[in-house]
Amino acid sequence: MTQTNNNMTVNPDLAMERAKCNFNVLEVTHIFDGGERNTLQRKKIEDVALNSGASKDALGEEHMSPKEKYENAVRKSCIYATMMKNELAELSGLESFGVSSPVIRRTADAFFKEVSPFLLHLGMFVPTIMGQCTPEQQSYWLPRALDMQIIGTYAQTELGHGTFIRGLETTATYDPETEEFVLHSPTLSSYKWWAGGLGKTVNYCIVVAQLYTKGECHGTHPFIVQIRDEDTHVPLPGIKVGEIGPKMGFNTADNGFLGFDHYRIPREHMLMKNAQVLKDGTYVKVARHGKLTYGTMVFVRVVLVNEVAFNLAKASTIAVRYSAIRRQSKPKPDEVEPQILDYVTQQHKLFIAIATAHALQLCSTWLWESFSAVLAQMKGGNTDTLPEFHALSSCLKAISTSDSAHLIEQCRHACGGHGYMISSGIPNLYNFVSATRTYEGDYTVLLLQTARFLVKAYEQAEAKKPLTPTVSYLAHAFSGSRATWDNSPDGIIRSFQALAAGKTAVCVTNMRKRMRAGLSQVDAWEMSTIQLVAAAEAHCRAVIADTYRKEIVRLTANSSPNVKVVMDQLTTLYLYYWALERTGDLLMFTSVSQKDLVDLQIAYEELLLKIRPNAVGLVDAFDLRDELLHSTLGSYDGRVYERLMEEALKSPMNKEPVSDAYSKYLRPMMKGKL
Ligand SMILES: CC(C)(COP(=O)(O)OP(=O)(O)OC[C@H]1O[C@@H](n2cnc3c(N)ncnc32)[C@H](O)[C@@H]1OP(=O)(O)O)[C@@H](O)C(=O)NCCC(=O)NCCSC(=O)CCCC(=O)O
Ligand SMILES: Cc1cc2nc3c(=O)[nH]c(=O)nc-3n(C[C@H](O)[C@H](O)[C@H](O)COP(=O)(O)OP(=O)(O)OC[C@H]3O[C@@H](n4cnc5c(N)ncnc54)[C@H](O)[C@@H]3O)c2cc1C
Repeated sequence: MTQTNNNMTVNPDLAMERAKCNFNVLEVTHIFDGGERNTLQRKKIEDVALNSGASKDALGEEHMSPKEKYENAVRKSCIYATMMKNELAELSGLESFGVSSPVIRRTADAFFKEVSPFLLHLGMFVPTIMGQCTPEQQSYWLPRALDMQIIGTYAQTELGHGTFIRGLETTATYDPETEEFVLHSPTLSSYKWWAGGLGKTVNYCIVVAQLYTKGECHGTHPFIVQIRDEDTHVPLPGIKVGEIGPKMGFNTADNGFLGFDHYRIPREHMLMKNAQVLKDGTYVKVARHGKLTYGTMVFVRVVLVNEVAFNLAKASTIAVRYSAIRRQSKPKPDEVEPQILDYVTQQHKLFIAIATAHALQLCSTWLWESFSAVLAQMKGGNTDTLPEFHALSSCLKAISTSDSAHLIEQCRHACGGHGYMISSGIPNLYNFVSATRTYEGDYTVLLLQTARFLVKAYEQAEAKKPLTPTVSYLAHAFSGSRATWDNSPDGIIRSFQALAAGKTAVCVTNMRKRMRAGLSQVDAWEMSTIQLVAAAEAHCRAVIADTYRKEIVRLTANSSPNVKVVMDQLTTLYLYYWALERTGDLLMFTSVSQKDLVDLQIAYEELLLKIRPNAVGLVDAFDLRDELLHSTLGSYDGRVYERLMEEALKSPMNKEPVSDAYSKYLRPMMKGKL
């Protein structure tokens, strides 16, 4: 594995772990990256972006004031953006993932311990221009945006509404006299709130507003809006903009608020790919599907699955390496204290994090390919596959972000007290990933979107109508008997599908019962939402398990024998783990017996021991350079205690032998003079 410093001294426990690893680490890196070519390309990009040292801070970011932190983040965003335009553009193969190339995102993480104030520019502003503009609009805006002549964000959420987009209050009223839209914020709750980079950084944004023309409201539509002068950066008249204040994370992202006072923009600034307002104010719907204006959100949900997989890989790298060097307790009095990685409970906390990072990474690539296929069909005017894809991307976004946040927190627990240090890197990872569970569609809300689709699919299965691929298992839901338990990987996946089908059936039955008892359809649905969320979650777990398994079998077809074995162990671990997490459900919906579950628990524990010797090799295979990890606990060389002390000594509190607080408060209080 290439490291920046080839002459480093490695902690002996880590060196021993690496000597013990019995598979070819680089082969697994290739699997995680989606092929050797991608690994080589990624490494080239990382070398160019990181070897110059431009990503480093003179003073640790955590010791800066909020203003200094922000300015430092802008400084580095500008360096990174310039690198992207020059050295990285050709290397990055942007066409493979649109503008949000995961390699570019991954490398950018070396520059930012939190997030870049430009995150929304490439993450949502540019994708909206690409997805919602007519070709003429695109040819005007896209080059300026890609060249960073203008910087933008995506301002949809308001103080009063985030989830319920149809409830947004900002208005865009067309004035045919001047051929302009008048943007207005009629209430406090209509103020835009949250958009990243809006507070101080951007000069343009996508604004989602209720469109009025000829006295009629046509629902929410996107507009491109200049909010600051392109030269002085001063907010334009009619614009009230600012930063929303400190948050749990994202503190370098200058999330902002924005209000409009009858602010005028040219008619052409409505993004008109899916709907148009003609000069005389006539509204023309172009798109065949009513929800295409939600396209940027769908795109970001797809991207997020990849992003959280990457962040989980980081947390598990930190926690596994640390667990290999940390020794604690003495279960056998005559032996040295064991590495904490030898405790089976520790393996239980950590190996599922490694397996989940793999599962989500492979699912994200598969999801991206499905998305590309849906986009290609839509180009030809066919939107038939969109509902299934919306259901799929919604649940995968919800479950991947939620599982990753939970497992990153579990990695923190696995690092004991030191995991609580900002310098461990884990708190920042957690703060970032826990936000992804909320933004771009809250967890519960998105699972309920998937549940809508599941219930419809169930009704189709009941009527013996054809089903789309991801829900085809529902056809077996009407056999009348419980699914047969079998502890092979395929058997477990079938059981997960049986859980999803069984839970959906319970929801449908309960809703029908409630409606027969007099509840309206809306109320019957509402009363069933706890179970509907559970059904959508079960569906998503079945999809992840199935995809992970199939992809690993495919990707290891030509791998060396030991790589095949270790990859198979990880997928099996994933399946056992989730089966054991759902024993109650399995007892309800499959033929599993108490003995089967006791046996499964034993098989799981034995699997942990088999994976144990390869644990460090597995996280090394994520190939995360130290610059990306930002961690005292997780560096490749394992100099944990030295780094913790070095970081502690950087604290400004240690600059003076006696704090000013002594003479100001402590001394007077102790001398009774306060
Ligand atoms: C919850 C919904 C989906 C509800 O939308 P709605 O118009 O009220 O629809 P409904 O009545 O529930 O359903 C009607 C129908 O519309 C369908 N639908 C809904 N969304 C889509 C879609 N994207 N593609 C395709 N179809 C979609 C639904 O499945 C329904 O279909 P059906 O009637 O069942 O056949 C929507 O409002 C929504 O997406 N809310 C989440 C808001 C969100 O994601 N905001 C993101 C803001 S930007 C951000 O957070 C940036 C983060 C920073 C960063 O990325 O770094
Ligand atoms: C760090 C961060 C960055 C963000 N960046 C941006 C940005 O750049 N641009 C932008 O436009 N927005 C942004 N957002 C806003 C984000 O998209 C919203 O916060 C998110 O969509 C959730 O909406 P909400 O805040 O209205 O939550 P709410 O909908 O108010 O959720 C509160 C609770 O109500 C529940 N709930 C709501 N509706 C239902 C329902 N129908 N059924 C059951 N339960 C329900 C939810 O599950 C949740 O438990 C950002 C948010 C964060 C945290």
